[in-house]
Amino acid sequence: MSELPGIVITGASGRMGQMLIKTVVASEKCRLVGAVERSESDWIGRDVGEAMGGAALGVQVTDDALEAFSKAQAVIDFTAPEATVEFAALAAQARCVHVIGTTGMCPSELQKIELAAHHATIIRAGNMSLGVNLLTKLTKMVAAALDADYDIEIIEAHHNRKVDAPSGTALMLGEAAAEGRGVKLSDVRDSGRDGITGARTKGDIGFSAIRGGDIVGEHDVMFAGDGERIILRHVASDRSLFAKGALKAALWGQGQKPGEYDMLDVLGL
Ligand SMILES: NC(=O)C1=CN([C@@H]2O[C@H](COP(=O)(O)OP(=O)(O)OC[C@H]3O[C@@H](n4cnc5c(N)ncnc54)[C@H](O)[C@@H]3O)[C@@H](O)[C@H]2O)C=CC1
Ligand SMILES: O=C(O)C1=N[C@H](C(=O)O)C[C@H](O)C1
Repeated sequence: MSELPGIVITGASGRMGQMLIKTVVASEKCRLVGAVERSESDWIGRDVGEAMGGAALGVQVTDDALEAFSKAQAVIDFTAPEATVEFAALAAQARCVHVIGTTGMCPSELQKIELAAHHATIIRAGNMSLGVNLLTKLTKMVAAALDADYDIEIIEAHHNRKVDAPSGTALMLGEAAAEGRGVKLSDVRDSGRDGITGARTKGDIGFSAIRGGDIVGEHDVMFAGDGERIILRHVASDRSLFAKGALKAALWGQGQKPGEYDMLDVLGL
C-alpha cells in the first residue's frame, strides 16, 4: 500500500473541484482517494476522470462523504457554506485534515468550524495563494503607517458565477487593514453603497464588488488621501494557483495538532 497521503476532493464537478483533482493527480506527494458531490449531481457513480472528459482515474464520484473521508488523510473542500459545516464534522469524525477554501460563511457557520477544530486540524483561508497572503501583511503594514486621513477602499472583481460578496479575499484584506489601524472590521465595514448614502464616514473601510465574465479574481486595496493614492493589487490569472496552495496546506497539516490554522501558518509568513 502507498505511504503517500490520500486526498478527497469535495465539490468534484465544480470549477475549483476539477482544478484540485488535476493538481492532486499531477502531484508526486499524494494520491487521489475520493471525489464527493451532491446527491443530485449526475456525476455520482461515474469515474471522476471520465466525468471530467479525460482518462479514468479509478475513483468513483460519491455522495457518501463520511465513507470517502474514512479512507483519506486530508479533505480539500471548496464547495458552499452549508456543505463545509457538515464536512467539518465528518472530517473530524474520520480524523482527516480539513482544508477549507469555501467563502461566504456567516458568523454561526464560522463558529461551527471553530468547534470542529477542537477535534480536527482545519486550515481555512479565503485565498490560498502566496501573493494574497503576502498582500495581507503589506496591507496591515501600510494601514498601520497611515492615519484615518487616508480612506481605505477594497475593490474586488470576479467571474459572473460567484455567489458571495464581498469575496473571502476582500474580507481577509479588510481584516488586515483593520488590524493595522487597531480597530475591529465589524465596527468600520461599509459594503454595498447604493442611493443617497451620505458622505463617507472617516475611518470606515469600504468594499466594492465587480462581477463579470471569466475574471478569476482581482483585488485592490486603495489608501486614498489628499493629492495621492496608494494601491496594493493582486491579480490571479489561473485557478491552479489556489489549488496548489490548498494541496500545500493539506500536506502541511499532516501531523499538526487539532486547531484552526490559516495560510500564513502554512506559508510561514
Ligand atoms: N480560498 C480560495 O483560495 C478560493 C476559494 N474559492 C471558493 O470556493 C468555493 C467554490 O468555488 P467554485 O469552485 O468556483 O464554485 P462551483 O459552484 O463551481 O463549485 C462548487 C461545487 O460544490 C458542490 N457542492 C455544493 N454543495 C455540496 C454538497 N453538499 N456536497 C458535495 N458537493 C457540494 C457543487 O455541486 C459544485 O460542484 C466558493 O466559496 C469560492 O468562493 C474559490 C477559489 C479560490
Ligand atoms: O469564487 C472565486 O472564484 C474565488 N473566491 C475566493 C474569494 O472569495 O476571495 C478566492 C478567489 O478570489 C476566487
